[in-house]
Amino acid sequence: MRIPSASPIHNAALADQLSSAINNKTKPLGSLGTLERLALQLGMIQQSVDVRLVRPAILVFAADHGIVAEGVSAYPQSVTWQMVENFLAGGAAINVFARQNGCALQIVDAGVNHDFGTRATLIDRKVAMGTHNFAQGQAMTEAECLRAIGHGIELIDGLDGNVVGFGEMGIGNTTAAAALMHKMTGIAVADCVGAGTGLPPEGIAHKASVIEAAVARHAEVREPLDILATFGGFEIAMIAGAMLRAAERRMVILVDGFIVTSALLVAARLHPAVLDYCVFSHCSNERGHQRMLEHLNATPLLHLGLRLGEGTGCALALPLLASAAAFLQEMATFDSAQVSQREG
Ligand SMILES: O=C(O)c1ccc[n+]([C@@H]2O[C@H](COP(=O)([O-])O)[C@@H](O)[C@H]2O)c1
Ligand SMILES: Cc1cc2nc[nH]c2cc1C
Repeated sequence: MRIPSASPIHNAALADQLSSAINNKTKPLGSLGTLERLALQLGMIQQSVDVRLVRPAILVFAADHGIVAEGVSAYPQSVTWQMVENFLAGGAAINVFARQNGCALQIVDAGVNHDFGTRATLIDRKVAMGTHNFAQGQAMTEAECLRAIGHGIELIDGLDGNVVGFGEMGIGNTTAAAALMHKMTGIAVADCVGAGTGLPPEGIAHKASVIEAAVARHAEVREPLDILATFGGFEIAMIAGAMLRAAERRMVILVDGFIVTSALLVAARLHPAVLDYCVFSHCSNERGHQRMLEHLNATPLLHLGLRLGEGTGCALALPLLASAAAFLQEMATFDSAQVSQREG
C-alpha cells in the first residue's frame, strides 16, 4: 500500500494576492483577526482567491481498546458500541451539531468490539474486535495497522467535497492517544495523561503508571508506524491514513480534540506537509491537548472547554470556516464601495 504524501503549499505570489484581497476589504487592516488567517489558509489550500467550501463532511471513526482491561477509563467498554447506535439513531452531540450546520456525517466501525450485523448507515471497516492490550503486547499487528490506514485513505476517496472533519469514539482511547503523544513528542507521560471521560485524580495516576510501564516494555519502538501499531487504535490509524490522503487531495482538514490530534502527530511525522491543510477547531480540556497543539505549532480556533470527541469541535468550527470564505468572497473592497482608505 502506498502511504499518501502531501505537498507543502509554497506560492508566494498567491499569498501576496490573497493578502491584498483581504486587506482591500472594507475594514480596518487586520480587524477580522483569526478569520483573516483562516481565509488566507483556505486560499492557499485551494490555490485560489476564489475560495469555495463544498459539501463538508465529518467522519466519525469508532473502535475499542484492549488497554481498558487495565482500568483506565471511567466508563465501560460497552459504551463504544452503544454510542455508535446513538450516532446511527441521530441522538448524539455530533448528530445535533452536524445537522445544525448542514454537515454530512459518516459513522465508521473501525474496530468496535460488537457485532452490529448489516446496517445500512454504518460503514463497516472493522479491522478486528478491538485492539490488544498494549500493556501486554502490541495493540495491533503491522498488517492490521496498514489495513486501517488503507481504509482511511479509501474513505477519503469516496468523498465528493473539499472539507473533511475527523471525529472518534472509543472507550480507552485517551490512554492510547497519551502513549502516542509521549512517544511522538518526548513530553513526559505525566503531562500527556488526563481525565479522559472523567477519571478522578487516583484514576489518572493509575492511568499514567499503566502507560509508563507499557512505554518501558516497548522502549525499542521508535518508527512512527511501529509506534502507531504498538500503542494506537484502529480509529486512530484510520484517521492518520485519511488525513494524509485528504492533504494529498488538497482538502481542508478539520482537526478535533486530543485523540484526533494524536493521529495527526503520526501523520505529520510521516509527511509534515499535512499540517498545511489542517484547521485546528478547538483546544480540548483534556490535559495534554494544549501541549500537543504547541508541539505542532498550531493555534486552535475555539476554547470552549470541550472534552467530548465525536468530531464535535469540527462541527462547531464549521460556521467560522464558512464566514472566512464568505467575507473573502462577498465583502466589498474600499474601491468598489468607495470607502476612503487609511491615511499615511
Ligand atoms: O476529544 C477529546 O479531546 C476527548 C477528550 C476526552 C475524552 N474524549 C472521548 O472520551 C472517550 C475516551 O475517554 P477514555 O476516558 O475512555 O479514554 C472517547 O470516546 C473520546 O471520544 C475525547
Ligand atoms: C456517554 C459518552 C459519549 C461519548 N462520546 C464520545 N466519547 C464518549 C464517552 C461517553 C462515556
